[in-house]
Amino acid sequence: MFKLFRYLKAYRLQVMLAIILVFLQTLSELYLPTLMSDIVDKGVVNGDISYIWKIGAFMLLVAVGGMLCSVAASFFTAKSATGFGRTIRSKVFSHVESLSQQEFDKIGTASLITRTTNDIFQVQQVLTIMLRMMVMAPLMCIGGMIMALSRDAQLSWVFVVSIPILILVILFVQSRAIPLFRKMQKKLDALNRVMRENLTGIRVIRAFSRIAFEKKRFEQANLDVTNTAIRVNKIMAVMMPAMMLILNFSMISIIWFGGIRIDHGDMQVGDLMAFIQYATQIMFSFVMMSMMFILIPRASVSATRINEVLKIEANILDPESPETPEQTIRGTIEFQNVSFYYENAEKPALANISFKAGPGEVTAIIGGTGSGKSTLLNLIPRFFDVSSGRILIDGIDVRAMSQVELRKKIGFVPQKAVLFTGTIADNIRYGNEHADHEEIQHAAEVAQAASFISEMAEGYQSTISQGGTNISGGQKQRLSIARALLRKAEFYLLDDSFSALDFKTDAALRNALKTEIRDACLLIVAQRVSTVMDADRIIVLDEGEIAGIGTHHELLNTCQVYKEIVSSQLAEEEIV
Ligand SMILES: Nc1ncnc2c1ncn2[C@@H]1O[C@H](COP(=O)(O)OP(=O)(O)OP(=O)(O)O)[C@@H](O)[C@H]1O
Repeated sequence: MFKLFRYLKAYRLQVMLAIILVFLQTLSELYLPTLMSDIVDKGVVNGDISYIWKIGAFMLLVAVGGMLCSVAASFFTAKSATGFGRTIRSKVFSHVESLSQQEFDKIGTASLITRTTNDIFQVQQVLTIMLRMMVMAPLMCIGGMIMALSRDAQLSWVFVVSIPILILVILFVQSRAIPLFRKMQKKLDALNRVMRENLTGIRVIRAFSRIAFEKKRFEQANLDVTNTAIRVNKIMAVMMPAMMLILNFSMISIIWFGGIRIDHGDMQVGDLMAFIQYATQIMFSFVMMSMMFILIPRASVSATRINEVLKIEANILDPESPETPEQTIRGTIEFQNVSFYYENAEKPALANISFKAGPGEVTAIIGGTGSGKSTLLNLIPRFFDVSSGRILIDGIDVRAMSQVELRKKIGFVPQKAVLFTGTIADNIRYGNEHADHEEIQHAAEVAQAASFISEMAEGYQSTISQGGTNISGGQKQRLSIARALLRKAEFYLLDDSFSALDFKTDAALRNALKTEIRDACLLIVAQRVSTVMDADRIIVLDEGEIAGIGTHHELLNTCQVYKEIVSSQLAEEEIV
């Protein structure tokens, strides 16, 4: 957990102020019983009213001062702890943003969400408590002991018995509770996972009438969290009464033996009253320390989980001195013997892929499901890095360019259209934040989206709901194409982006694209032969390897895999 405290640096001043204020508050609390004892022994016993008024007023002053320190300390601890939480959340968020898909998958989305929210909140909460107790508990314990000893050394043997018992109780509770805290965070991860899957897959769940099953799955995860929380709380619930019992027994012993000592004239009443208060403070300081001993390991479970995320090193990095392609070469891409393995995969997803494409050319990639089409496209913007071979963009290895520069050249349309909450115009503008309304409209027209947008009540200002659930799959695809077009990129990578379009729209879109992006290099992944037939070059993938490259006609004569795909989709008379 202490590793995370480096993020507290920015709040140094607030932390220092909080510590000083808690220190002053504790001193005031330690001083009050002495003043009270003086009032009793010197004022009440001697009947000195003016002394009682004087010390009483002073006590009030000390108490008010302590209270003000406490309020101000709360303010500064809250300020630094919430700021600390905010800083870590941003750090984790921006770190996760820099990770590649493979690193992202190591932890999983659900766990990443728990770590960024709940775990950080746990650490933040403990910091709030720690900033107060870290100073108050030891100071109160040591100060209280000194003060108690100064009042009556002989009565202090009560502590020799009660404190070791207290420590044993704390150790017992700690040994039981900490493993459960660890379990608790894991169970929360599981609950989040079920929740996420249910929310994103709600339509599938309904379509397959799996609501009862999913309910049961959620109930199970929910019950798991509840049961663990109950077990933790049961243990924690034992702690307080056990401590109070020890405290009360100590008080009885102090009053009992103190009474005997007063009876023998070895101690004054005021001293006994002060002693009782110091004993209470000492015991409470142990309660505070025990809370810290429980909360710190609990937070350190969360801190470890946060550090695990921060520790993952992004393996897709910018080179130290990035190269920029010459302005004269634009829109050329070359795969040189590229192979790629997913982590822990035995077989390569792509093997020995070589091809070249230039500006103004349309390269289509076709193949069965799982043949590596999406993987091939994903290697270009460096969502993954090649395992061997090279990908050259305008003559430069993609790994030698800065990621921002590389991605600026690319208009990417993912297989699963992703839209963000906001208006249609906002979503298209995502491709180029400086685009004006005319450009947005033009991109939508080319992407064959303009007609359905104009039919919507508020046109370009219509709101897209979270995840784009209020428009159809084909409409989503067209909007994501419009978004990519707005980039005016050198390369357009369209991953199965026509799959949800009807044949007429598909053809119209391809025609419009041809004229719109005349100088760009277009790579289209498609399942339909009709989509790829007109391409300058068709790459046929089969189990990660190139089964054939050529035009439609060339491949019909040379590539068996292509012929099979074609004959499965087109009628005899269409195959020309
Ligand atoms: N993140 C991943 N981790 C491990 N293996 C993966 C991952 N993504 C894809 N694969 C595997 O790599 C191979 C190629 O996948 P890819 O998604 O590139 O195929 P595809 O041709 O685009 O398929 P589809 O047409 O169904 O989209 C498949 O065998 C797939 O199981």
